[in-house]
Amino acid sequence: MENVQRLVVKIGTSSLIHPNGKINLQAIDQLSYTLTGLVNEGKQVILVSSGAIGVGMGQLGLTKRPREIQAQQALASIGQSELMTVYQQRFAVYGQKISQILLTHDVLDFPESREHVHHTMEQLLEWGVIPVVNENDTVAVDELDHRTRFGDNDQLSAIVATRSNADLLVMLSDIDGFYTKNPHKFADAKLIDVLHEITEDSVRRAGGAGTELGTGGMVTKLKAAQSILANNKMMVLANGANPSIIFKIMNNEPIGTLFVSAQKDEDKEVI
Ligand SMILES: Nc1ncnc2c1ncn2[C@@H]1O[C@H](COP(=O)(O)OP(=O)(O)O)[C@@H](O)[C@H]1O
Ligand SMILES: N[C@@H](CCC(=O)OP(=O)(O)O)C(=O)O
Repeated sequence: MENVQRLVVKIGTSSLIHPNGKINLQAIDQLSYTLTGLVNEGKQVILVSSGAIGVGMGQLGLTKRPREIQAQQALASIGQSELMTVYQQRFAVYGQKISQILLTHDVLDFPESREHVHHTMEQLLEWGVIPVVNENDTVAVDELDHRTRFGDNDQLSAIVATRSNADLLVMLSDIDGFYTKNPHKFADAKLIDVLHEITEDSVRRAGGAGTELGTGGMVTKLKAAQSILANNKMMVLANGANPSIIFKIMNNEPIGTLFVSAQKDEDKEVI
């Protein structure tokens, strides 16, 4: 981890919102403190944050995610600006500048707009700013040819990490890592500490989302890990209840599940 210079941190809705629908200010505060600490150490950090729909639901006092697309998109529109206000306030306490980047699939498919995103991102990182990335939920819809949706932020974070050539993706969720089976259903599930490849067996062990607010569950996290491994980068899946856990990860403490190619792992042992 000492060689990690650029990292992407993804935080899921379940780590940002309490089960009662209120924003988890402690998690956001710790995240701001931790990511600012990493920037102050000279690292470049990109945050991929979910939570727009969840925060929007909290603002309107809804406890069940509506099924209608237009309601979800309107909630994201309410929640995204509130979420950014909270991030802005919390990061400002630590003197850290942040920015907002909202993406859709077609923006990254189209070479010219992809270039613009790339240059903007590089400029922000060079200035020591933390870009806060989310899907542009209000315009993102499922289409066949003209793709606009990423589907979920697990995959968005993997795309951002590979496109920005980040060394590490830290994925913060409401669970300690990837288990042999869903620990919310099976008491004998065991934490897997290192995984070198995503096999059919791993996919069989992954289940869906754990809460009303979570979307992809473990399946989309494994898909993200698969594209990270294909690009010979690393991913750590860890519990976001206390985001300062990232300091421990950067300190090489055995936290969560590390996804790393067998080759990279061997190199580490030689060093
Ligand atoms: N094999 C597994 N190991 C760990 N968690 C699993 C597994 N299979 C399914 N899950 C579920 O995936 C959930 C995490 O995904 P999700 O609810 O989408 O969170 P997030 O909002 O952080 O993206 C866990 O809380 C758990 O219920
Ligand atoms: N763009 C959506 C996030 C969708 C999503 O992937 O959520 P999660 O499974 O909590 O990471 C939002 O901000 O609500």
